[in-house]
Amino acid sequence: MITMDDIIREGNPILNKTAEAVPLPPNKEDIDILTEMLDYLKNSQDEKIAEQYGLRPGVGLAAPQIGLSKRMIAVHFEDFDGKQYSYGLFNPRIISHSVEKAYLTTGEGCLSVDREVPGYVPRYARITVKATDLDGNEVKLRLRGYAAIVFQHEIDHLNGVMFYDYINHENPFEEPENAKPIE
Ligand SMILES: O=C(O)C[C@@H](Cc1ccccc1)[C@H](O)SCc1ccccc1
Ligand code: NI
Repeated sequence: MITMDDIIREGNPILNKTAEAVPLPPNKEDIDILTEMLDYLKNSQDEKIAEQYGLRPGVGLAAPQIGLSKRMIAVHFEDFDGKQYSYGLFNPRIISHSVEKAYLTTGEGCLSVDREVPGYVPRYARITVKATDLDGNEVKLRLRGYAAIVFQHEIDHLNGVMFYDYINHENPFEEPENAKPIE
């Protein structure tokens, strides 16, 4: 199982690289790894397991965060309107996005960053993502709100981008232009 010992921390160059596309259809090795990534998220959200193995809770995980420069992400969370998202995705890509931006008023964190980095992280308010899921099927997801934020955070990891790259360090809590707050 994946534990915090497997999570790569900032400073490791793999987190700043563009990850390689995964050959499709996905082979058993990649399917097993992506399944383990999804299991990490489920385990990290189970109080007993998280406590037992010292897991930091996570709603998303990208392969570079476990040292693999491959375009694979896992997400497991419930959106603010109660919609469940639980996916292992190969080669996710944003095929369209809103002009309007959005940001979490709480700011963001990262399993690969062992420190608080305060500030608003402006992202697209709405995105459409295409990817291949764990069953090898092409999926098309129209996302908004918290779900759009999580997916952008994870897809950024595949492009070597960290959440704090977006923070306005002169004034971290300045209202981003044309952006709506997500409480
Ligand atoms: O490091 C990661 O990629 C996982 C992040 C994803 C994330 C952080 C902030 C905003 C959107 C996505 C972890 O989930 S950070 C820990 C966490 C746990 C529960 C809820 C929010 C953040
Ligand atoms: Ni992260």
